[in-house]
Amino acid sequence: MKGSLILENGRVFTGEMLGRPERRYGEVVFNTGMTGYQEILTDPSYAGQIVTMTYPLIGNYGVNETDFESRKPWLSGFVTAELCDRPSHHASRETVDAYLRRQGVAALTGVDTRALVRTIRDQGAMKGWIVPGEAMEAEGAVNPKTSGHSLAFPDLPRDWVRQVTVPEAYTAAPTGLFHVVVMDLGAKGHIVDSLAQLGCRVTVVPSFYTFEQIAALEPDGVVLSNGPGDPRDVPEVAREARRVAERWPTFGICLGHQVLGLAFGAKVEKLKFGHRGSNHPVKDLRSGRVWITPQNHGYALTEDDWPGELEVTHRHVNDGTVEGLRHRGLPVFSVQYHPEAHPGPADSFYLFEQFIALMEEGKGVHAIYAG
Ligand SMILES: NC(=O)CC[C@H](N)C(=O)O
Repeated sequence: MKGSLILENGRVFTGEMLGRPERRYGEVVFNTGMTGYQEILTDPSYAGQIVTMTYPLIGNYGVNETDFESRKPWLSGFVTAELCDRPSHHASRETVDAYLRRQGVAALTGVDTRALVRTIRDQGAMKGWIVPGEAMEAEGAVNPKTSGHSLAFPDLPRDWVRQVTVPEAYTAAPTGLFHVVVMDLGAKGHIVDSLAQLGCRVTVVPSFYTFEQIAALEPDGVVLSNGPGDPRDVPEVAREARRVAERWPTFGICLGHQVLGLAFGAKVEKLKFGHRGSNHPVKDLRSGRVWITPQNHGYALTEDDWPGELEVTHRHVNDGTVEGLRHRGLPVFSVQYHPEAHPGPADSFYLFEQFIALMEEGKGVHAIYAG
């Protein structure tokens, strides 16, 4: 069956409809990773988005039981040039197509993804529909008569974090030297796994938890996780995050980094087409070292009116945007990229160790941790 992606600017890309053959709506973004599609499919940060893969061959190692970042996909659609229907890997359990069909995600394959990505790069991320059937390209705008689809392009919901967070707190790792509370704004499973691997006891709490509820858990440190949407849509999280950061060692990742910045008075902007891929170069401004990092974000903190309490510690090498910060007086730091490295290189795993060192100082013990 044919299917089409209809962009807000009127451009139409036709391909073969796979996954769940139903209409889906979302912000159309692209990811440049060559591998890691299973993590991308299940990373809650992509909630409500239609993700296009720039690497042409996707799905060749199938879907396995270990690469999931959460219990289900949260994205609305998945677009590829070629989606492999005969995966070859000992751990593969099913094809991407079968997985997406089962999970209700619309997919398009056989799409000219280079032309699609050029459109997004030139004109910026925009909204789009995946629809079953062949749509005709209209000039300048989507014309319901010629396309056969009467489509509106409404604003996307602003409560994504509330939709993806856990309904109640749970113990993710029962024993360990340090007790870390992860505020789940849409957390990837590998963040929790990384903390557990380094010997932390981990409790995951919902995004709407207050400072008092977190204090009752007596943490040694708090992680503010990644997550979907615009960080300005969760002011209540920023409010609690500030109180948390003033009390315990705090580590922010991606959305958690943006929220932490907002909490201390920094401003946020939407990037033209975001950073999504497995090899974004980031410079550590103190050491001068460049790390290759996995990224997935559409917003970034800006340096306009940058608060004096915070220091910019990392910058993106390609466009100079803020990629990391630390608080000048508190054991608090954050990065815009993904130290848990799924998918992507493990260059930045040391940041988890840095966080543990801060908790060690906070506890006043010289702890020995595993890993
Ligand atoms: N991965 C993330 O946490 C993404 C943060 C935010 N939703 C953004 O797009 O910028």
